[in-house]
Formats: sequence, structure tokens, C-alpha cells
Amino acid sequence: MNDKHRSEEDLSMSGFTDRLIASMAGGLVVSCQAYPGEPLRHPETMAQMAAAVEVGGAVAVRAQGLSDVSAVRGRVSVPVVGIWKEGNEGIYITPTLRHARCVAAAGADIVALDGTRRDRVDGLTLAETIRGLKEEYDVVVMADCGSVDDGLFAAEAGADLIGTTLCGYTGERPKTDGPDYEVIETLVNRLDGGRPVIAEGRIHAPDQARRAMDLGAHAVVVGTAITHPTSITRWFCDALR
Ligand SMILES: CC(=O)N[C@H](C=O)[C@@H](O)[C@H](O)[C@H](O)COP(=O)(O)O
Repeated sequence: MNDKHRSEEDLSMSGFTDRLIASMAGGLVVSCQAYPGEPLRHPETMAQMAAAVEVGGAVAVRAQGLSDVSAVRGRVSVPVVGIWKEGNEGIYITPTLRHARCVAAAGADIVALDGTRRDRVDGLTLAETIRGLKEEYDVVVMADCGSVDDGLFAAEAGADLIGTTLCGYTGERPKTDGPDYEVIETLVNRLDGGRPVIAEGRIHAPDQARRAMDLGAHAVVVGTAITHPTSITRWFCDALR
């Protein structure tokens, strides 16, 4: 559909999407997550963490779970990338349209969801899920992908942002020591500006973030290396052994 045939509502929605995506260009998104049973697992704690990374210059914050999304949304001014994890294997990142709706209703500006080619548990296709969500909410959709083929599939299905989040976690790609640069670079080239690529997953140092950006990523997401003290402590302890 070209602009001439778009309704004013459509135009303002795409304007919102474009502005939000532009605000993230070249920036660092910080994922603030604590896992079940962990000491920092509390929405208010994650909201404080989000406020701290905003002060440091994060252009957006990623949060998990409806309470965290809501608490973080209330605390920061930058866009919130929301997810809702159900379990930790198979399709577990915002696995269904219902989960996606709830994440949007909790206040996420960007809803990130599983963007792989695997069958979804509610029987909907990725395209149907994205369409269903966008019919109800003015949100940007980020597809968390595990391979180049996933990324191309998700772009075709209507995702606004293509993330490399699941590379190394779906069996399609090896779990590289650092970021999966090969997927980042190939996706940037294959999508050719058609969809921004968000580099996410095992970016543990500033030079790795820089390299992902130099390969053409629109933004990079860092979680563990900034917001997961238990892992960071272990890295240091291991180095001292
Ligand atoms: C695979 C999966 O479930 N990733 C999750 C997605 O939200 C999080 O556990 C990661 O921390 C996040 O992707 C950021 O990555 P890293 O923590 O490696 O910087």
C-alpha cells in the first residue's frame, strides 16, 4: 500500500513506528532481567536498574514479565521493549498473541516476540500474530530470531525490527562465544535496509557492541554483561581460578 491509499490513522501509526525506531539508531538497549528465584527478581528492582542504565545513556530498555514491563515503563522515559517469557525451552519468548497483547497492555512500546519459523503453540502464524497485535495496539514489533532464515521470514511476516536474540538457542546456529557476527552481517546485507537489524545475544564487551554496529546493526542489546551481577561475578571468579 502506498501513502496515497493510507488512512490518516495508518499514517500516524507508521510515523510513530518510524520515529521510535529512529530514536534507537546507533544506540545501546539494555536488557534488565532477573530470573526466577534470583535475589534481584522484583519489578521495583528492575525499574531501578532501568533508571540507572537510562542515566548511563541507554536508548531503550528491555524488560521481562508484565509486572516488570509496567514498573519499568513507569520509571523511565526511553522506549520499553517488553517480553513475557513462558518457560525456557521451545517457543518461550512472548509465545502467543495473548502474551503479546498483555505485554502491549502492560505498557511496552516495542513488543518483542519469538520470530522463529517454528510452529507456535496457539496455532497462529507469525504474520497472523503480528497483524492481530497491531490491529489492537500502536506498538513496534521486534522478532527475536535464531538464524538468517528466521530473520527473513520474520521480515516477510511484518516484524518492524529483526533481532538476533535467539541465535545459538534454537539448534540452528552454534552458540558462539560472543555475538553471532555472521548472522548479524548476513541479515543486514540480505534485508538491505528493508528492516533494521538489532544485534542481541552474548554481547559482553564494548568492542563487541562496536563491531556489531560496524557490521550494520541498527542498535545493540546488552543484558547479562550490564545487569546480571551473578554472571559477571562468575566471569571474574573463573578468571582468578
Ligand atoms: C536467549 C534468551 O532467552 N535471551 C533472553 C531474551 O530476552 C535474555 O535472557 C538475554 O539476557 C537477552 O537476550 C540479552 O542477551 P545477553 O544477556 O546475552 O546480553
